[in-house]
Amino acid sequence: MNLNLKHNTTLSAEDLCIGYGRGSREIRVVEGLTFSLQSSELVGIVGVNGIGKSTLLRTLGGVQPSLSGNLSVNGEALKEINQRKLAELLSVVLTEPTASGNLTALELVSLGRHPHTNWIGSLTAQDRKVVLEAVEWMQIEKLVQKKCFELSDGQLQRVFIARALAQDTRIILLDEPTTHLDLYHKVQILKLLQRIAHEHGKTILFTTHEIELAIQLCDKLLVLDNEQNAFGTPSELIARHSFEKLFPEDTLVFDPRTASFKVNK
Ligand SMILES: Nc1ncnc2c1ncn2[C@@H]1O[C@H](COP(=O)(O)OP(=O)(O)OP(=O)(O)O)[C@@H](O)[C@H]1O
Repeated sequence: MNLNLKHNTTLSAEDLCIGYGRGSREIRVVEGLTFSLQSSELVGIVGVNGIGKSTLLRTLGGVQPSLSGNLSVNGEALKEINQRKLAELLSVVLTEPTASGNLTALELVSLGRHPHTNWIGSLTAQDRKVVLEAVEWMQIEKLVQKKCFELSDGQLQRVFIARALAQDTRIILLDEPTTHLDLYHKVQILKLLQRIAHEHGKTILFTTHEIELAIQLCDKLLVLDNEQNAFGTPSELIARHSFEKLFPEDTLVFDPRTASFKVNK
């Protein structure tokens, strides 16, 4: 079956191998990944440090090439899509933001409109409306006139997410969007991403170490472990014992009844 024929499949990977280098210097980080994402889904990628979450996100976003396998966006092979068109389909927020210190938060969010603006890059009334909506969604109204270098890591993270929302793409990829946030703001952002996915028909995929929150809030999860690399709804994955082997059980034990990890004392 060609998964891409499903009208609401936005992003799909088939027998995907991700990694670095070429030829004898090739480093295969994860192999044999097959999954497809639909619109209106919030999907988390979890797994231990160094397993390949960021590598996968960058590969799906076209930031680095895959080693083999097929990747498609809206039914079209990713490698056939030019950068400008890709920016209309998909936005990516990475962990190491590019230099943006001297811009105000509002200017940075406005850059999200870049793929949609004319050749001079001027914003229309509609562009400004979308930018202000993104600012409201991320509740950064009080920050918009501040320079990015004046913002805390957590505030800056919200500004970068707002930029991705302003880009207004069907697919949004976020690398560890909750890293610098306190527990309240982590939950707040994830609930907001869930609402945006559900109410605006977007596919939102993010990497995270917040496995318990992801189990509670995501529609689906990809559990990278370099064995099963299981993909499914949180309850399917709990039933398949996909979380049990993530960490050594002499340290952390997953309790399927509460969907949480307990320290093995
Ligand atoms: N530019 C690179 N060249 C070669 N190998 C790399 C490169 N970047 C990352 N790697 C390797 O790829 C593997 C996966 O790294 P990646 O950053 O994707 O993991 P991660 O799951 O996101 O980790 P973390 O949870 O620590 O952020 C690691 O072994 C890492 O050392």
